[in-house]
Amino acid sequence: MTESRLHIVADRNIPAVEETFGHWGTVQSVEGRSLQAADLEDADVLLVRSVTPVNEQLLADTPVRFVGTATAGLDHVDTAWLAARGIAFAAAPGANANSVVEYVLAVIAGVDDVLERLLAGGRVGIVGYGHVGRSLAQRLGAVGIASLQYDPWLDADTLPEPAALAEVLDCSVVSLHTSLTRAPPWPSYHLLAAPELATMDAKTLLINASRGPVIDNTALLARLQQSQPPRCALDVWEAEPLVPPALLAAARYGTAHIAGYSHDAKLAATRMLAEALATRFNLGEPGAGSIEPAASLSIPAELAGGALLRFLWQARYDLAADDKRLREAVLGASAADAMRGFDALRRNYPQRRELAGSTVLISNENQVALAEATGAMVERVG
Ligand SMILES: NC(=O)c1ccc[n+]([C@@H]2O[C@H](COP(=O)([O-])OP(=O)(O)OC[C@H]3O[C@@H](n4cnc5c(N)ncnc54)[C@H](O)[C@@H]3O)[C@@H](O)[C@H]2O)c1
Ligand SMILES: O=C(O)[C@H](O)[C@H](O)COP(=O)(O)O
Repeated sequence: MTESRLHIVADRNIPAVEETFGHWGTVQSVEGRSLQAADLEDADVLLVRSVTPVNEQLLADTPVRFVGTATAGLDHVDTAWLAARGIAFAAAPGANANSVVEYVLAVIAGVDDVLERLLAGGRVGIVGYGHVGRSLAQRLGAVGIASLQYDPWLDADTLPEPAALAEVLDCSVVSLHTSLTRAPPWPSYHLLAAPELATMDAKTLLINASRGPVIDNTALLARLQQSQPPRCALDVWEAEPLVPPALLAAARYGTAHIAGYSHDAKLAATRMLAEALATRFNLGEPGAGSIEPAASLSIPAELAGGALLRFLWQARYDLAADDKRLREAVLGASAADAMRGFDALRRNYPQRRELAGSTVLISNENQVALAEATGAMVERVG
């Protein structure tokens, strides 16, 4: 494979592909959800998102020699088949972990007095201690919020506070961050079904930003229609792009699988794939797909404690706006329009920047320690 001959087929929802990969050949943008083998007749490289199943059926009769997925999740990729065929593969582990964490923090800040209860000694139960789960535990711990973790695939001594699933589900906030697997002995498919959901009540805030099928959505809707239902924030749905209207109506927050969609995360994923391709085929440096620093954020001087944390966790990410857009697209729409609306929200997602690593302007010295604990970079002013 030489630079001048690369034909790169990429999901049009992966940003900065032309700038980053364009000098290695031609870039063709395609609709990922409807991609077929016929679209890949001349392709050397395929870049996908989670909506494209990558398997023998798609690739067997194509010349594709490298597949990159701009995602953390791999459940749409038959990695064993790719390896057996000698097709190189790369993903973007961790690229969007921070973005997902900031979605979770915005949920916590947005639901009732959950944040205050956590600061007063409540705990967050984290299910799945990979890139997102680890980052969430670290970000919570930095501001004084305790977490328990359940991840039976890992050695317990690699978890800060390992716990049984039942203990984790008993926390006031339960946040799901498992990969989607049906593999024994610990499949995450339908990890939360009727028996587990029955242990939760109105004191629980249940957050799913992992994969829809980790919760049995039929059982969840049934639980939400019973007394004392848990409060729910759902970013992922069992049969995307289908979002069951009744489930969305019953959720405190519902979003279109965009927890990982910060601008920072998307560009980081593109960069990771370009570096993997360059390494695999000795191509030299990727093109510049640089990211501008986010605009600085001024912090009102009177805020302290939970109010300051809530301000910071909501300042960069408008969760309520994402929730409103999904309800407008789904509730009252035909199923076909609702599914088109779901994909359109993801395709036209507004630019969102992350708090961690961005600059906050502070005039009140008493705010500095907590602001720094959120991962923001403090610039003293005034
Ligand atoms: N909503 C979004 O936009 C978004 C963005 C990024 C990632 N994700 C999804 O979030 C999940 C976590 O992402 P990540 O980057 O941390 O992935 P990761 O692969 O780094 O971590 C996943 C963890 O889940 C654990 N796990 C698997 N089965 C489990 C089970 N039955 N019980 C408990 N833990 C289990 C694994 O051992 C692993 O440590 C993935 O499903 C990913 O697809 C969603
Ligand atoms: O696994 C992930 O990384 C995310 O769920 C993924 O980024 C979701 O977005 P999609 O790839 O479907 O656009």
